[in-house]
Amino acid sequence: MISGVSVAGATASIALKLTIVGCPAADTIERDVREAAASVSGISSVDVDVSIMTRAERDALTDKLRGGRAKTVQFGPDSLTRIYAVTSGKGGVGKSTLTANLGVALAATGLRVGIVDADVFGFSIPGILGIAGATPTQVNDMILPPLAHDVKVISIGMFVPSTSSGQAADRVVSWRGPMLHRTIQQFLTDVYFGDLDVLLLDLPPGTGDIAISIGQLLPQAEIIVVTTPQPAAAEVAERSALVARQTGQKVIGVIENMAGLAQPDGSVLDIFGSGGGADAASRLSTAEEPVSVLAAIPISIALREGGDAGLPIVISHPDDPAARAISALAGQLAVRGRGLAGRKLGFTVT
Ligand SMILES: Nc1ncnc2c1ncn2[C@@H]1O[C@H](COP(=O)(O)OP(=O)(O)OP(=O)(O)O)[C@@H](O)[C@H]1O
Repeated sequence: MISGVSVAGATASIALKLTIVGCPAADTIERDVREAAASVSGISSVDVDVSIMTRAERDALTDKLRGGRAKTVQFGPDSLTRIYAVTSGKGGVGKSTLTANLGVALAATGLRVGIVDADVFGFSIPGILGIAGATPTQVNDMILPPLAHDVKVISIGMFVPSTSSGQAADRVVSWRGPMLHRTIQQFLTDVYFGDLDVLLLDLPPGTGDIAISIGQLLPQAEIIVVTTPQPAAAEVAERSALVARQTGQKVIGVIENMAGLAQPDGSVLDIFGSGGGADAASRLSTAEEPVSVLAAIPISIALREGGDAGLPIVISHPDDPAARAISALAGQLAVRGRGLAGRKLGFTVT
């Protein structure tokens, strides 16, 4: 996007080409360019000349970003990106809160991370990451996702028309199977994620259409199930994992969220009971596919407040017990290799 840089004395002149007229990120990009140029030693003033790319320049940009690859679903069988689909049996168990914080914690370890918020009825990832209202930039037929804490984020909520109050309209409720499938397919095809180390998918709770679409579009996705410690919640969570398994995906583990609340006297109050995560994991385990409890995340007021304020606690309160548990989980996932599911092995049978 930088078409020219010249320096005369202590003044840097920079020609910046935005992709489209009315680019939603124009101010941010111009400010970032100014700051970057001003940080160079010897530069005391910066002139930025902002113009708009021509059609040919836009085409060249999208070709370059696509790296010569045909327009197709990214993260195909040969992709090295590890894909974790986070699911739950029912809503409100903290799936989105954990996915968002996990993404930020993974990015903080230096990995390239993307999040697809596919929770149609409860899309909340942008709000939790502090980018509510952010819209992706469209360049030709390529969609550039907003960035939050170094995580590329795309959400169904970014494409739903807003009401006058700024809330996403209830139109989304009418989206059923084929429409949802096309939307997820479009996210995976048109959104420019670049080379990612990890892609997290926030699935809607339950055993719905999206889970089945993900099974078809991303058979190598591995499933992480979130449940509260309550036995009844764990049973429902188990069902959503079983649907994912029926579509050929591997269930790798369970996160028990809203585990015991630490009391000032050092004791732990199990508001939602205990043991649900371990129960779900043991019932989902098979001889070929052992499922473990990946993490137990305690109830945390800071985690809830961070979600409301758009400040992930893995950054704002890294010492909070919930933040520590999420970061430890990120550390575990960061070193896992990409499984062989869906990947072509380089030999043939003769
Ligand atoms: N460990 C926790 N301690 C305290 N509050 C939590 C915890 N985890 C999540 N919450 C809070 O619980 C509420 C529900 O969380 P969240 O929206 O992430 O759930 P969800 O499973 O994604 O729900 P849905 O799928 O219906 O969107 C939020 O207010 C969130 O801040």
